[in-house]
Amino acid sequence: MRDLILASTSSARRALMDGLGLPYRTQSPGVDEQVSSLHSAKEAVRELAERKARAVHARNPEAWVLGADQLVEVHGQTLTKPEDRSAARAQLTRLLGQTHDIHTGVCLMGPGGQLFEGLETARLTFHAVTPEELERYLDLNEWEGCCGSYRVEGAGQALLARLEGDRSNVQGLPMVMVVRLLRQAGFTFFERR
Ligand SMILES: Nc1nc2c(ncn2[C@H]2C[C@H](O)[C@@H](COP(=O)(O)OP(=O)(O)OP(=O)(O)O)O2)c(=O)[nH]1
Repeated sequence: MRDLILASTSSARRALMDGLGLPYRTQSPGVDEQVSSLHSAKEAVRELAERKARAVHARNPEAWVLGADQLVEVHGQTLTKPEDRSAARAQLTRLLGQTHDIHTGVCLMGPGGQLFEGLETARLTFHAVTPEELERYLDLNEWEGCCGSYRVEGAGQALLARLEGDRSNVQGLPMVMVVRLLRQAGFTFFERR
């Protein structure tokens, strides 16, 4: 059986991989996530997904390693995970009543250094809500650890007026693409263990 490693500390990514049912283990990528400011959001997530996969693969050369990275892009500005409630308020204030994109880069690296990679974008439109409602949402702390300061599978879906694309992409892994990359790499599914 193939040794598959999810190069991630993200509980959201683990939850999505758990749903797929393939045996896997996780390792923290432990990489510097700084990228050139000249990079577009799409270039940044592709580069960081590969950087994470390569870092874990270097420690596990016989394994298959899946890395991912995600950014929010709104009116040309890039948003990542907020550091505190104030940063989360500022992020959501930019997103409410607007349309934004979530870009996720995914990189699958094999034992021989084979690379299978992709980029997926989802487009979301949020309702404009009152500052009081925003504060009530912030009280739920769904902003913690989430790029864009909301959880699409949680109460945050009440902010969502429109979603185009793979909903799982918003959570952290575009599973339609992840399955495509795994199948391209020769993974089989529903094996009896
Ligand atoms: N549960 C949930 N998490 C979300 C949602 N939107 C974004 N996220 C999380 C998934 C990722 O953990 C995080 C995206 O940030 P990164 O791509 O930098 O990943 P992170 O540093 O969390 O983990 P990793 O680099 O994979 O160890 O935001 C959402 O709607 N629901």
